[in-house]
Amino acid sequence: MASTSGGDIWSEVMVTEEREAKEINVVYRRRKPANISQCPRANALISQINEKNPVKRMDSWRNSWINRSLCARGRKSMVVSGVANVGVQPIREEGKKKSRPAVRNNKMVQPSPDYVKKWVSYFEEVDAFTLDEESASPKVRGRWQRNSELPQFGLKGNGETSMLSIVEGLRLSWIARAIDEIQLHDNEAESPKPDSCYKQSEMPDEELALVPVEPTKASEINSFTNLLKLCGQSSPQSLSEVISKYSLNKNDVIKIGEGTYGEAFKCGGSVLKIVPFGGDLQVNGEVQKGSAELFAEAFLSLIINSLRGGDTSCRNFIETKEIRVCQGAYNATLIGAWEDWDMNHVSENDPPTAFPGKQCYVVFVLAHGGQDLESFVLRSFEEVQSLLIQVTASLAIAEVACEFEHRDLHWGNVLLSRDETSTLEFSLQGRKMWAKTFGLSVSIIDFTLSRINAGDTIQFLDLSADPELFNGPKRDKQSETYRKMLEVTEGCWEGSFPKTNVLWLHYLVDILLTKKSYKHTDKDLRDLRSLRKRLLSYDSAKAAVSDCFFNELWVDLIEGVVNN
Ligand SMILES: Nc1ncnc2c1ncn2[C@@H]1O[C@H](COP(=O)(O)OP(=O)(O)OP(=O)(O)O)[C@@H](O)[C@H]1O
Repeated sequence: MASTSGGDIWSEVMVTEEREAKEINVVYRRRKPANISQCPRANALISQINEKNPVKRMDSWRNSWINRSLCARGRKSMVVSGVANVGVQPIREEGKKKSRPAVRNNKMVQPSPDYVKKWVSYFEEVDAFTLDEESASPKVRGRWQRNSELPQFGLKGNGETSMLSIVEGLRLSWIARAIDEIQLHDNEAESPKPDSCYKQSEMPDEELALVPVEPTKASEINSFTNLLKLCGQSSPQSLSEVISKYSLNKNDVIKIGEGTYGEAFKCGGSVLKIVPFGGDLQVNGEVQKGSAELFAEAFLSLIINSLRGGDTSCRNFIETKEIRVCQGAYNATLIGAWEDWDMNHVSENDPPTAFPGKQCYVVFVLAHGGQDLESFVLRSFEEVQSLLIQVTASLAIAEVACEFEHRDLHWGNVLLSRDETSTLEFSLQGRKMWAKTFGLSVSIIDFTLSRINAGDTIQFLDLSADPELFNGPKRDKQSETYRKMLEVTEGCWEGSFPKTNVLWLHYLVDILLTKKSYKHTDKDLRDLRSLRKRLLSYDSAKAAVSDCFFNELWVDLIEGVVNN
């Protein structure tokens, strides 16, 4: 029988959570909020916003505030795509070159003190939730940050909860071992030996000959070594080696997407997202990411990946099968696939032919998640419900597990496919729930802007470093969502603000109301509009998942039989 009290069951979970909070904190230790009076900038902003809008009190949104210094690199602009009305499937613009982002400037930027204030007043002019334009994926570039410099793991000897403990808590023994090794390495008095820094000979990719080179900077070598260890490698591989592991047939390698940094190729049944790093060559007008940034991104992906199993059973974050460090020029197979895509779609990215033999990459080997929401043709309102319950429940679980905030959940980062399954299991702190899926499978990708709390380490990206991110067009729903995030976080991107997940849920509901078509009744749209309104009152996905919109989507499973 279908549960008519899904919200009640989740409420029970919340009660259980409170009871167990102490134990949980042992593993996922929250940082203690600093005294707010120590944060004059925050106080000024809060007063300003509360004065202007007494209903929407900022202090009720704030979960924690952590003093930090603002320092980051320049960033680049986003691209705006066309408009589509409700009832009309959006048509992708093909064969047209989109605007290229500005060249990233790689110097440290100190935002002006009035920076956040300026944007708070900017978006207050806009009714953020009655928007009729949509932008494409922003071309965000920034520095991955931790609350301490990489690589300081501080795992042993101080008795504190650590990155290792959260990893152990998540039962990631192999990552735990890698982190352990890294820590041992970091504890050595001398810099690590440069045996993991390689230079490729000028031979073709198939004939890689990696030879050690002298380190240029000890910290770079350290990060590079840590990245290798995280990937379980002692030296980089060639791209060909990774490709041949996933497909023996060259025709089976097809480019399926591109981002600011990553090129995504379908390879057999998997997806290889290839991100160059550490080189001098500018890629798509950008300075390449460094080893530390890729380490952080890889680490975050692995932590999120771990939520798929164990106690959390949350399968909506894309599966990361493995992560490899590679070196060498692009091989002929990849170049061929890249050119085929370019012929059909006109790539915004630079051709990968210019990469030198010594170029390094991180290759994220991912499950194939399907088509993005932007291009996927939804058939029914049931699929809309399925999409929303899956995204909301998985964000709720990740919030509880590691204070996860995606921070960039636009319709290009929600992948959809169909399968034969009718339910999906979710588990929050040991309580199992099943949601009706109506055969729709949802995968959340791209954790570039995401934030997690991994014990004594907070991984986040300082979005304040990219003023362009908040400078998108007025009445553009995606741009407004970044500005709303700024309002919620007050520019403190290190802090925990699960409300940002709700902002993206609100964005998704808006997209489903204004940009997508599917079979629906008047009541369906009324229900969706009501959900959109109610979402504004939630402070987290965990709170939103109890919304009555989802009640009839939870099912009771008795001995594996769905009774609804
Ligand atoms: N696992 C996957 N399954 C199917 N398609 C994928 C997968 N991963 C990535 N893609 C495709 O590749 C595109 C680029 O991937 P992604 O957004 O992760 O790259 P990125 O470089 O991080 O992008 P951004 O510019 O947003 O930072 C996606 O929009 C999607 O179309």
